Amino acid sequence: MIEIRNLTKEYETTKGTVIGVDRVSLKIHSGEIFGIVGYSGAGKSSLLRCLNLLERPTAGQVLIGGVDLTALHKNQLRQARLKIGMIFQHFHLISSKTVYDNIAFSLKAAGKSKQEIEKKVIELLHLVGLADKKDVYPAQLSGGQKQRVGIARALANDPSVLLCDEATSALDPKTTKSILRLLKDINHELGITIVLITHEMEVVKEICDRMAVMQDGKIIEEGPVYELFANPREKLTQQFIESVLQFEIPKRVLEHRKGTIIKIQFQGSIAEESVVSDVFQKFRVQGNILHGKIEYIQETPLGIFVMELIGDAAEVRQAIAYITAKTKRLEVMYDAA
Ligand SMILES: Nc1ncnc2c1ncn2[C@@H]1O[C@H](COP(=O)(O)OP(=O)(O)OP(=O)(O)O)[C@@H](O)[C@H]1O
Repeated sequence: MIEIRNLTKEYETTKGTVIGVDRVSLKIHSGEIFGIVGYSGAGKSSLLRCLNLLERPTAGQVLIGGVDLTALHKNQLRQARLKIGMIFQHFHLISSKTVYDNIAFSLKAAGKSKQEIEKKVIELLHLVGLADKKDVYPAQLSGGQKQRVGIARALANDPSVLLCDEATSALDPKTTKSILRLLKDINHELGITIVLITHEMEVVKEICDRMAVMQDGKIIEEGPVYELFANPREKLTQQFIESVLQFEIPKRVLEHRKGTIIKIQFQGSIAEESVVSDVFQKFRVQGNILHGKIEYIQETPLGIFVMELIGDAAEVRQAIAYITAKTKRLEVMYDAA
């Protein structure tokens, strides 16, 4: 487990002290994929870089597997860092070294023998799907392939933790998906705890188990990803969620409606049930679907529908009561009655 205790990171600048991280406490469980989201300047990089002491916290502690990194001496810290891999937005590969040598680099630094290094590098190249690229230079690789090398390099010393600093932000959507898939597979197969920072909610939705939202150096909300998507408390979390679940119904469409307009949220298995079609059988109402979307978050559905219900006022009320009872999430956007 990673435990962050009351961590603060301040930067001294010519214009005074800037607070990057403000008294953050957080527990990240072993084997989970934990996402930290926030806008630019929220403090995500500062916090992530404090996890392997790339930045030394001004105050507070970072415990990994019960060991307080902030209390370690130089040599002990170097050893501990071998067990914390890191990947970066712009890959940070050594351009003058081949793919093989980029991955071998940290193994050499860890004092491994030539045979051990070769065995490990070949194994890692297979893991990240680059077995045929071992002798090429980074400039000859696509962004996605470079990040695969970055991942292989980060895994070279069998870390228990992998830190990902906006690892897919420089990649196109298709490549992003394949890198996220790879990270998820690595998490499953090797049991590595992954902590990632991102400003993209899609990334969190795709692979994270739990997440935290950062603003002004503080964690303002945290929890299981599905929970935060389904019931965001904070305004900023709602904004991030909307970036995934967003929809807009043109004003013109709404203006010409005769019926009552409702917004329904289906959570979990209820999204797979026939609540909407039941309504048309049970009550004398007609309905038009104005918007419908189901997102799968960690394979659990979260659906949002906007519907117009047309019919006798009493029937519409009963239909609304029925859907409310079933879904517990219904908002009347426009009441025709
Ligand atoms: N080396 C530094 N010196 C001075 N101020 C810094 C330094 N690094 C970060 N900061 C400040 O700390 C705050 C948090 O920055 P940080 O880079 O951690 O945020 P972020 O959420 O990762 O944003 P981004 O995604 O843009 O990198 C900002 O106000 C930033 O200006």
